[in-house]
Amino acid sequence: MLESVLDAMSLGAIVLDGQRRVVLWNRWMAQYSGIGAPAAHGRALFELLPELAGKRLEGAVDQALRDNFPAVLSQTLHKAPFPLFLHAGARAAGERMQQAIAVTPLAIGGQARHCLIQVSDVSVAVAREHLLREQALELRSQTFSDGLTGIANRRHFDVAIEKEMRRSKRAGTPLSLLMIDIDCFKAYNDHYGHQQGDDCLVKVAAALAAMLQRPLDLIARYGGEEFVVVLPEMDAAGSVTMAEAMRLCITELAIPHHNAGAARHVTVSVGVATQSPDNPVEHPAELIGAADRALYTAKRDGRDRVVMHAPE
Ligand SMILES: Nc1nc2c(ncn2[C@@H]2O[C@H](COP(=O)(O)OP(=O)(O)OP(=O)(O)O)[C@@H](O)[C@H]2O)c(=O)[nH]1
Repeated sequence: MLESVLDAMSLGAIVLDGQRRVVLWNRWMAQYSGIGAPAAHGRALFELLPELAGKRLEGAVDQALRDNFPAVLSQTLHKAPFPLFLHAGARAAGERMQQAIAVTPLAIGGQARHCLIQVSDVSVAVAREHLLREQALELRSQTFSDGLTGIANRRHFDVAIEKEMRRSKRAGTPLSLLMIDIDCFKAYNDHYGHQQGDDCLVKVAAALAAMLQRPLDLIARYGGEEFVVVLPEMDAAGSVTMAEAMRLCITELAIPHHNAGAARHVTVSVGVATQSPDNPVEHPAELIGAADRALYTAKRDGRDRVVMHAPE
């Protein structure tokens, strides 16, 4: 009955005697290793499977037989010690079953200590864990990116600006902020439709994002047709040059816009504010407010232009 139970188990069971010879090799082991019980019985395990010699499993077996210590092999360090394959295709491709292994000393009356090696298939659990990790990464990236344009979203910006302002204060370096707003976008939507409005937002976002060169520069969608750019270590003069280049880049996209006033294509207005090391601001809201006021001035003065915030 015991043998039937061992053969019915969906788990590998190997028993070794004091000489490390196989005295039990259940059906599960035969099925996935391709080595039948008759071929295994009586053989020293580390001769039967020489690739296991000198590895962690051999140490665990010796520890069990000699010192009476059980061991569990870490799944992350020892993913697939035994050459076990779930099916012929996996064997041909060399894809081993992922294994969890436990080695337990066995006291057998009147004989040298034996040990039991239990092998379980954790392939499904490992695959599920891998999938969950990928999904978590995907969710994390969705949490911080804008669904339409794929650039960073407002939440991402809020975190980044806090961090960059602190960093710039610590390092005594400047930090600039650009607020960029598409001109007459309501009229664009009204004339071309919301779908084409969305396409326009995607194109403008991609063009602006492509202009950023340094790893810490960040562009985010701040609101509907408004974008914000964080430029660490960039002073006022540099940020105005950058803002001007971005404005020009959108003009050069030449996206037709027949209701945009004088221009016959999509344009943007840009407000710029800089935190300089000798005049740091207390809170991100102050820098954002300054860039926003400059943007308002740019709109008021006729749009399609860059305005630098003038300190009061
Ligand atoms: N297609 C589309 N339109 C949007 C989206 N978000 C905001 N908008 C539109 O953007 C327009 C913004 O209009 P306003 O704030 O009046 O500004 P404006 O027409 O651009 O005028 P100025 O900024 O003064 O040049 C509104 O009509 C919004 O419906 C979006 O995700 N997709």
